[in-house]
Amino acid sequence: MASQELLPVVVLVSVLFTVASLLRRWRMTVRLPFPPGPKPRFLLGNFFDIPSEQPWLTYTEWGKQYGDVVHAQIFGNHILILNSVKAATDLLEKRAIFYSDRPAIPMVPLSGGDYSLVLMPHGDRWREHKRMFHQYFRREAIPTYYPVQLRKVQDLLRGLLSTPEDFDAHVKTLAAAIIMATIYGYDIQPTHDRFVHLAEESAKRLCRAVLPDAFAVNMFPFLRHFPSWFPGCGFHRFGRETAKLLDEMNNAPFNFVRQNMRDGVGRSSVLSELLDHNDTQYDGSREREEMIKNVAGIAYAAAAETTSAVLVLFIMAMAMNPEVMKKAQNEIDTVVGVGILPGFEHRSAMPYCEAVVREVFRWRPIVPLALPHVTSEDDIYEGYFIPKGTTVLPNVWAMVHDESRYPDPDKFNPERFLNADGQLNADDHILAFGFGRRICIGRHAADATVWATIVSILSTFDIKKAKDENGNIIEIELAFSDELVR
Ligand code: HEM
Repeated sequence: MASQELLPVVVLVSVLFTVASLLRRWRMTVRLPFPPGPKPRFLLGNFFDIPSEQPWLTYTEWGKQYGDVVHAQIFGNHILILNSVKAATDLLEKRAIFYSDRPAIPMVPLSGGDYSLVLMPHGDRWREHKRMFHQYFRREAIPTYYPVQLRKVQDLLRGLLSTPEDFDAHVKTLAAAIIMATIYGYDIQPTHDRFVHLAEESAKRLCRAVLPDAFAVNMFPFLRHFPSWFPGCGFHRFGRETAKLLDEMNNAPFNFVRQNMRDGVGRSSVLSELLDHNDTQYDGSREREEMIKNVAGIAYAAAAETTSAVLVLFIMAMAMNPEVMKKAQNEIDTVVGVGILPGFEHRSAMPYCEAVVREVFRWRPIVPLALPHVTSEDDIYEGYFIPKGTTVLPNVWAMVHDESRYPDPDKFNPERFLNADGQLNADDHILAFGFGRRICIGRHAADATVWATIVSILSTFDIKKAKDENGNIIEIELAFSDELVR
């Protein structure tokens, strides 16, 4: 009886609720405009307004014209560009619950890359992979890797001493060596290492596969249903070859660690611990083993290129700014002592060096648009409508070039991170690591590697611009590649 009396109330509430949500949706879609942005053309949208090279510069100009949040469209797909830290914080962090998806890029599954945590949709599978990753790469876990990091940095110093002109190859080897030793307990060969070769090749191919304009299928997903012999469908072959390589990249070092564990040899590593844990607690289930293999595999792809690119920038910054280098070296000599290599115990006593590290990350962000996020719900921001499925690009370049925050932004100036008393200021958010739930999971490991390398090089070397055969100084031109990591 009571439930019959309640029935009209329940019906009324349901009707009101439905009407309210329909109204909300109507208000959003019909009444509210998209954020401002360049005028889209019929069907094509802003396809021809977005350059394939250095699009972040165009986005930064748009920011000056239209504001912090810019809307564009390509073939009916919505793109939102966030040009300020405030907008990125408001949306990617405070509303992370529906700003944390990744774009569905057709070439990713075709290339076997859908296992990758970096590209995975936001959901339970991503959460489980992230939890596993986080266990070994959270801030508190990083000191475990200090000995490996310092050992590999010493190898780098020896390499720089013998062939300083090959500095870029040496820092590449360093980044690969640290991540391989951490994840697999494996010491790479200085050149032609089989695991590094596999990892580099597959990472390079995967980075190419995700570029929107690298393959027609990324723009026109229906093409994936066409056979590989159809004109313009060569992407199928590229995908198959990449998938094979990725599989090999994941399996080869995994089997190496597995075999070492069976033989009772080899060093402890993230992978050996995960497998140990897996065998005792999860009965070594196939699914979980696959996940472990993938988490280990993706770490290399995410870590090596990024870390080495930051270190190359540091070397260039020092060659271009000898007065900064001198100041940092003086601080190291005072705190650590001459002829002694710095250790992590010295870190907090060297604010100027810390400011150099922050400035290296700020000066030239190596992933200027971080990675795209995608909205999983309709949203309204500052009176503008942002539809579900919008690709959101945090324009880190614009944020670190914001004159109100970083005056004279092209200048390499660590002092911008210091107070008048020479101590660090509160600006410790390294924007180059991205935002919200999808923020770089390896950032604490990367930060430790970058710090240790920077202070170790500064304590042992002077960095200068090279000279040509006539003794004239060769000026440095900072060129950006059109790959994912600049
Ligand atoms: C200087 C070095 C590095 C830089 C600049 C960097 C930068 C980034 C950026 C911009 C993102 C995307 C963030 C976003 O979507 O908002 C990211 C994601 C990621 N990074 Fe890094 N990274 C670095 C090193 C590393 C290292 C050393 C590891 C692993 C040990 C790593 C693992 C990852 C992973 C797994 C993700 C995906 C997170 C997700 O999608 O949930 N990164 N990184």
